[in-house]
Amino acid sequence: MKTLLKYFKGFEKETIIAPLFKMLEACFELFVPLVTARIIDIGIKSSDRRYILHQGILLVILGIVGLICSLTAQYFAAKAGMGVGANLRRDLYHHINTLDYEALDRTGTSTLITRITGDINTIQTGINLFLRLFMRAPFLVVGATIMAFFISPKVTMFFVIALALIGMTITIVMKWTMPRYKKVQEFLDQVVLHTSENYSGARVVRAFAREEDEYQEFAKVNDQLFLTQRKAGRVSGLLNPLTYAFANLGIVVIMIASADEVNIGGLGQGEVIALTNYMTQVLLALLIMANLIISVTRAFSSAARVSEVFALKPKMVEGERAVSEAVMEKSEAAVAFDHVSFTYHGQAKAALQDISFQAKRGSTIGVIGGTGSGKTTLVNLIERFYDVDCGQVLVGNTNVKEYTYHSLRALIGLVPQKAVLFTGTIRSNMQWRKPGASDEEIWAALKLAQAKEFVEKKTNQLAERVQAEGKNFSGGQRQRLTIARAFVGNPPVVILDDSASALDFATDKALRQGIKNHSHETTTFLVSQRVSTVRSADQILVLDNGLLVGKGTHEELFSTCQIYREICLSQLSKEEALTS
Ligand SMILES: Nc1ncnc2c1ncn2[C@@H]1O[C@H](COP(=O)(O)OP(=O)(O)OP(=O)(O)O)[C@@H](O)[C@H]1O
Repeated sequence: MKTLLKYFKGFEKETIIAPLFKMLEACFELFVPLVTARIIDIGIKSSDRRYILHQGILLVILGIVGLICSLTAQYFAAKAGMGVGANLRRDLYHHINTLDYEALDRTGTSTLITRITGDINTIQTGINLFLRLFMRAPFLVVGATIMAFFISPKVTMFFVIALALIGMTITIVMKWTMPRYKKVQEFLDQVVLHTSENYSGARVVRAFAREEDEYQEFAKVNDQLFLTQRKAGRVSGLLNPLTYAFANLGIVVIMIASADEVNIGGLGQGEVIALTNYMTQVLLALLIMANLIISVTRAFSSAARVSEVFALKPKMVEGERAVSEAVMEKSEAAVAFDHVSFTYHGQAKAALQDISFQAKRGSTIGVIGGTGSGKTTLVNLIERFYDVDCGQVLVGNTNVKEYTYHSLRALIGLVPQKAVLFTGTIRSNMQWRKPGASDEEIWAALKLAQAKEFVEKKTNQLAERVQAEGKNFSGGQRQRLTIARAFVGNPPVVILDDSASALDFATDKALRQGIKNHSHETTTFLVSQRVSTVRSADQILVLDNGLLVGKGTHEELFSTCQIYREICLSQLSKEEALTS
């Protein structure tokens, strides 16, 4: 939590000015009942119109100055709240980007989104309210009591009793409702999680006709939220009537107690009105304080949730060496695995066990295996998305741990399983690997990825807009664009992780031919469950349950590796498998 305090740096002025001006406003407010009393006791009593006018003007001035103070406080409090919120959001976003995959896997994307949006908004509102009210409300309570004391110490006694009763009511109600409001926050999290999961997977939900089930699930969480909210709301709904009842009772007692004083001339009628006004001021201040405490508590729990994310530290330590393409040119093996084993966090079983192979520079490596056999995990280790538990992954003859992330990943063009594009244009998406890549380079990559033809048909060609997640392109088009993106700038290593699954057979074949002809310097990993995709690779790695059960060419493996043979025969006839 302490780490969040540093975000007030740069807003010291606002943090002081906002409460100060709110206090000034409260000071002016405290004089109002006193002036009103004087108008009644002096002006009206002696029918002194001039006096009434003067005091009336004083009231207006008090009101205007109070308003100016209030607006100033509002401005500075909002500035501090928004400023702290913006800086916090920026740093949290940056911090999340530095986290390794393991930390991201553990936390979950939805939670991270809620924390960077909802939680920071709550903190922002909390700061704004706190700066405006944390001094004003107690100041008004104490100030109004002192003012009342000056008018009549005897009547102030009843005033204090009513105050204690109101304070007690607020404390009891808050003690009961606060934990419920915390629960409300938790259920709200679940509603957000459910909604975001459901909407991001809307097409799948519809395709599987799961609308009703998803609706039921949502309704369940939503009902829990509603019931908890209602429970808390019912009790907190008592807050206002109960406190007003005590305040009004106090006013009645003050009136009765003051009556005798007025009769014997110890107290003016206006002073009695001033006392009741102070009572109302105190009541409002206490109610505001109760709301403030609720908002600040919420802000604290949000701050704790944000701090939790800041506390997540990447386990991986970034290396310092800058790997360059020259390093690759010198080494015979572009990528090598040396007895690599890896287990995902919290998993009992290793995803990869004792994997060793060498990918020669300029060669094509096919990676094949059933679902969950470890293919994606293997290529993720080349990019160092995770650190291996045993052994080492070498790129350009050097352990990937020694390189800076940026220089390592700049050498690799990755086409992930899920074709992800970003809002912008085709050109801006194509320039992700190589900022400022020329149109010529982009068209060459599009041609290789079999995407040139359909991009040429677009009205704006490279300037064609890409909507969020590339929704205005078909699945196959998106895949081809992500393949092209990986080839822009000719990286020495390209990884295609099952990224041609949405392509028809002819396009897939043309793509493989294009990759083969592309560059003799590019080492390409083709991850697939399709034999047709990997069969012409220079070396095929066969994975089964995290084990490397075969490596060699298609022909070698077909005759020596039982699992590869089974995969081939499940997709091709024996003749097809034997003829290239
Ligand atoms: N982020 C993760 N956290 C925990 N376990 C994981 C994670 N990703 C994958 N696994 C597990 O690791 C194993 C290998 O998964 P991987 O994604 O590498 O398989 P794959 O061969 O690429 O499968 P597919 O062809 O279906 O994509 C699987 O058992 C999977 O459940």
